[in-house]
Amino acid sequence: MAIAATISLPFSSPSRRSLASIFSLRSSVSSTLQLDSFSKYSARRRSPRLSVSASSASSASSAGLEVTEKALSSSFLDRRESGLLHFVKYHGLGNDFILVDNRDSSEPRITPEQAAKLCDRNFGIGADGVIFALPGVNGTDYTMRIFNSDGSEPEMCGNGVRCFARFIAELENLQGRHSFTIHTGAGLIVPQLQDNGLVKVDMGEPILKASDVPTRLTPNTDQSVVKADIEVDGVAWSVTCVSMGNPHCVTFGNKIEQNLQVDDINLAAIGPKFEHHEMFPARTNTEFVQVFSNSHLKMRVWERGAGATLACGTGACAVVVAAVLEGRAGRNCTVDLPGGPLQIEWSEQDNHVYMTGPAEVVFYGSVPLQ
Ligand SMILES: N[C@H](CCC[C@H](N)C(=O)O)C(=O)O
Repeated sequence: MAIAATISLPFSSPSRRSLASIFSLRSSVSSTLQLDSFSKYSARRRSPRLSVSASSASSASSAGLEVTEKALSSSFLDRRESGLLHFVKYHGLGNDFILVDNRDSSEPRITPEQAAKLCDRNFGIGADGVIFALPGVNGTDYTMRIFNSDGSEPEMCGNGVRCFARFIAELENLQGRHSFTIHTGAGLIVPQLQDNGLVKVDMGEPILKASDVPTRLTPNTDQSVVKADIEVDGVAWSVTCVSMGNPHCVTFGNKIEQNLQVDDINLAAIGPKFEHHEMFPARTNTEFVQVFSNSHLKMRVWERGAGATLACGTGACAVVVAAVLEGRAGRNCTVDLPGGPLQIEWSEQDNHVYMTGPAEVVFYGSVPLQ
C-alpha cells in the first residue's frame, strides 16, 4: 500500500473517484485531501499540473479520502516494504531528482543501472538524477551520493544538495533554520535552510588547477585555464575551466560570436561535443554565458551525464568564478537559468562560493525494484 501526501499529476482532469482509486489510502488517519484549484497551483509552477495536497481535517471532504499530512509523510517516509523503493521527488529550479532515504546503509539501495532506468522520463519516474541520503562519515551529519540520469556518479550537485537539505528536514521533521554538514565527493558541503524557504549552501572553494579540474588544456603560469582556446566542431571557442568538485567548462563566446546570445545556441548539437572532448578526460559540464551587467549573468548548460537541464547549481558557481577571472563581472551575481535565478557569491574573505536558491518537493512515490 503506497501512501502519498502531496502528489502532483500531469495536468488532466481525473475524476475525484479516479484519484481515490489511484491512491487507495487507508482511513486510519484524519484530514482531507483537497484538489487545489488549477489557477492557484499552476501560478507557482512552470508547467500546468493539478495538485492534490493534504489539508486540515476541518475542510470538507472532497475525494472522500481521509489522511493527516504529518501522519502521511511520516508513515510514508518510514515505509520499508521489501521489493519497493520509496522516494520523494524534488526539484531545484527544474533540475529534478529522486531522493532516497538511505540512512540505514552506507551503500546506495539501487545500482547506477537501476537509477538510469528510474530517471527515464517515459519508462521511469523521470529525473536528472537519483540522490541518496547516507550516514555521515568522519563526524559529518550525512553523506550525499548522486547518480546522473545516465548512471554515472558525479562528485557533487548544487541544486541536488539544496533538495537534499529539504529532504533531511522532512525526514527529521525539522522546522525553521537548520544547517547540516554533508560529506560529498567534493568534500564538506554545508547547506543552511533559511527562514524565507530558500537554501543557502557553502559550496567550498573553486578548484582552478588544470590537472585537478581535470582538463588537458594548456594552463597559464598559475596552472589555471582562463580564456583558453579550444576547437569544438571546427569553431575556436574561448573557455575558462573551473571545478566545484565536478568539472566545468565555461564559455562567453567564440571567434565568430564574442558575446553569446545563449537562447540561440543549439545545445543538443554542441553540448555533447564539449562533454566528450578529448581535452576533458573525465568529460565535462559546459556552461554558455551571456553578461547583462557586473552582477547579472544568464546561462544555459549542457550537463555531463544528464544533457540539457533547466538549472545547474555547481555550474552557476563555476560561471561566477569564471566571470570574475575573465574580468566580466563582480563576485556577487544573480545567475539566470532557464528554470529560474540563483544568487551566487564568491567570497573574497574565505574564497568559498555561496549559492542561494529554492528546493521544492513535487510528489512522494513508491516503485517496484526490478
Ligand atoms: N551532471 C553533473 C552533476 C549534477 C550537477 C548539477 N545538476 C548541479 O546542480 O550542480 C556532473 O556530472 O558533474
